[in-house]
Parts: sequence; C-alpha cells; structure tokens
Amino acid sequence: MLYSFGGPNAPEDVLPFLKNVTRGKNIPEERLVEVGEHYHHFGGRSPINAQNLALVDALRAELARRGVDLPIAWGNRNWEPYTTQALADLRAGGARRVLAIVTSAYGSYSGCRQYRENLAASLAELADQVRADGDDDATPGTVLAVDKLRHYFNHPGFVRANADAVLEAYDELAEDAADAPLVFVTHSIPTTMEEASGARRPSYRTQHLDVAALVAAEVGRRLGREVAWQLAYCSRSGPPSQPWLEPDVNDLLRELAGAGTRAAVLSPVGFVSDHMEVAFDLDTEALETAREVGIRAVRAGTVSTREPFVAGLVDLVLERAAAERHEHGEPVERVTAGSLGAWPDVCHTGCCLLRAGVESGVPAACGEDSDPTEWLATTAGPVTTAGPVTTRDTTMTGDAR
Ligand SMILES: CC1=C(CCC(=O)O)c2cc3nc(cc4[nH]c(cc5[nH]c(cc1n2)c(C)c5CCC(=O)O)c(CCC(=O)O)c4C)C(CCC(=O)O)=C3C
Ligand SMILES: [Fe+2]
Repeated sequence: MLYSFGGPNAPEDVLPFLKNVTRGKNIPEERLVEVGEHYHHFGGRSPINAQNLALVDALRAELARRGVDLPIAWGNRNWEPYTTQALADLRAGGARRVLAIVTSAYGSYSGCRQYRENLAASLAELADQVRADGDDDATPGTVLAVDKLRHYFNHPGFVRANADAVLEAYDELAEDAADAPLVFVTHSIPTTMEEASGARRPSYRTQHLDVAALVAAEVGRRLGREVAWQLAYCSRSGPPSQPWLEPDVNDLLRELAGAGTRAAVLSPVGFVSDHMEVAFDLDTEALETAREVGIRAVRAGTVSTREPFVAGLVDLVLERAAAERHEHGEPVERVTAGSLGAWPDVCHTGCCLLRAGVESGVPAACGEDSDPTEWLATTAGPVTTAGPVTTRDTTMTGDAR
C-alpha cells in the first residue's frame, strides 16, 4: 500500500481537507485561511494525488519487470482514497499481510509516528467494519497484519534520483551554473519535534544534512567542481511564538543575494513528489523572492517517478520481504548511502514522539511500543538472528543502487 498524506482535488475539498489535517493541532485560524488560499490559487487541486497515482503505476511496472506479482493499493491519511478503504480493498482481494510504503522519506513525528498513529486508527476502523459484517472475532490486531517500510532518505536510489534532478537544474542554468550554490529545501518542523526526532535516532535535520552532503558530493563529482550547499526550510506554520527550524528559504535567498550570489539551484530534497509546498512555497513564493533579489534560481525536480527512486523502493520492498523470511535463514543486505545506517524496520520504543520525553498516549502501529494486545501479533517483531545480516554503505559511484 502506498501510504500518503492526501490532498484536495477540487475547491470544495479544501476546507474539509484542512480540517482533517489540523484536527487536534495548534494551528492559528489565519494560517488555515492562508494555506487554503494556496490551494485555491491552483483551482483547489493539489498536485500530490496525480503524483501518487503515477508512483503506483511506476511501482507496479517495476514489480512486474522483476516478476514480482503483488497487488498495490493507495491510501491517504487526510483525503480520499482513505487508508481504511485501501486496507479494506486489499483484504477483500485476499490480502492478509500488507507492507505500507510511506511517502515520507525522513523520520520525525510528522513523517513517521503520525502515519503510525493514523494507521492504528484505520486498523481499528477496519476491525469495526469486519465485525459489523458478522465476524465477531475481528480485532485491530487480527484483521490485517501491516508492516511499514523503513525510511529511505539514505537509500542510494533516493540520493541518486535527487542528484540526477539537481544536475538537470544546473544544465538549465547553463552559463550561470558556474559558481551557483545548491540550496536544499525541506519542510520546517517545530524545534521541539526536531529534538524529539533525535532522541534515539539521528534527528530529522541530521538526516537531511546527510542526504544533502551525499547529493552535493555526487553533483560536484559529475560537474567536476566543488558545489557549495546549504539546507533551508519552507512551509512554517504554528504560532509565531513557537520556534521552528530555520533558515526559511526566502530569508536565505535574500542573504545569498546580499553576499553577491546571482544564480542558485533549489533542490526540494524533503519532498518525494510535487506537493503543494513545492508548487506554492517554492515555485510561487521562493522563486518570486529570488527574482526580487536578483537571483536566477532553478528549482530541481522531485524524485517523483524517476527510475532510481522507483527501483530503490522496489529494492527496499524485496529487502523487507527477505528480512521477514530471515528467521528461515534468508540473508539480508541493508543497502544505505552515507554515514547514518539503515532506519529500523520496526520503530523502536519512543520513536518520533512529538515532544522530547512526552509520551503521546495515542496507539501507533508498526513499532515495538505498539500495544501488545492490539498490535504486536500483527506487526513484525524485531528481526531475529539466523543467517547473516550485512550493511553495505555505498558511496555514490556511477553504478550505485
Ligand atoms: C515534516 C512534514 C512533512 C513531510 C512528511 C510527509 O510527507 O508527510 C509534511 C508533508 C505534508 N504537509 C502537507 C500539508 C499540510 N501540512 C500542514 C501542517 C504541518 N505539516 C508539518 C510537517 C510536515 N508536513 C507540520 C509540523 C505541520 C504543523 C501541524 C502538525 O504538527 O502536524 C498543514 C496545515 C496547515 C499548515 O500548518 O501549513 C497542511 C495543509 C502535505 C500535503 C501537500 C499537498 O496537498 O500537496 C504534505 C505532503
Ligand atoms: Fe518512528
């Protein structure tokens, strides 16, 4: 199951979609109105849904190419098609165990635990439906087993696809490319969420810095020169009093212009496809800022359905299948790039809590801290020890994948 965020398809979807996203969250009303306008600026339609459909098609084609016969469904947390429906469809088709590919490359509350909490709620909803249909024994823990694919920010396929896209942007800059810096952009998060993401694993920001260094090195190698790079953020929300990760991409562009920069490449490395953040916050707002301050900026593409990314996801699906068969002696090779190592298959206790040291108290699927009575029977436990487990750190060589 491709498991994503969701987005509106029409003007009348915008408000109910925003209500779904912000339920129980401390987002000021003005911010909601403002973000609603971003969507209305594009006819009430986010690019994210068409992007996800294209990714499902690309995954299907890549699985078929490798002779792997698996059904794929698509489900969203915040808009149709909803996760519960996707799971119900898979179950009706005979599936009993599902692997969720989350369209969030990095781990943090927003990209990891939030998805796991919503998944637990969807499994509970599915169990209610199955009981209503007459199967009195259905529980969230037995109705369907769901595993979550490990975060893939440092998988070579993701890194390679980003590097390819950045090189195309430098090509487009042509004679202005010479000393144009590379500005990586991702979604800002509150600094409390950043700290919590780093409590037991490398933090959200650290994950991005690792990917950025790899992409910049690969781009520099292929351009034949050192590429200066920085990480910036977009799409800050929440009250102004609450600190979020900085610098904002617009502020950074102004600062670069002040220091004499006349051209730059923006790499939306935090987004796997063209979301509204990319269409509005980068292509509309940040490119406007760049024009204002006299910087010729080109926004690089997202990994979207690029071949190395799609093939990398399928590699990860097969890696996970091998890991689940590992107790029967199957070897597992965890391929990663960079220095941080593979994200765990099963989230550890306390993974990605919202605030450092504060338990959310909300059930979450696919983790060691998932409620044992409800979830442990259904999610894969930690991989036990038969057969070799190797980790291969690949540097970004020409044939890395
Ligand atoms: C880290 C991160 C990702 C990347 C990981 C992932 O991909 O999941 C992401 C993705 C997305 N965020 C999206 C949209 C929104 N995010 C919001 C709010 C927030 N996002 C946050 C963080 C993230 N968000 C945070 C900390 C908030 C504050 C509220 C909270 O603590 O959760 C709001 C409310 C208004 C506002 O506050 O801006 C909206 C509308 C869409 C859909 C876009 C489309 O339609 O194309 C996508 C893919
Ligand atoms: Fe997590």
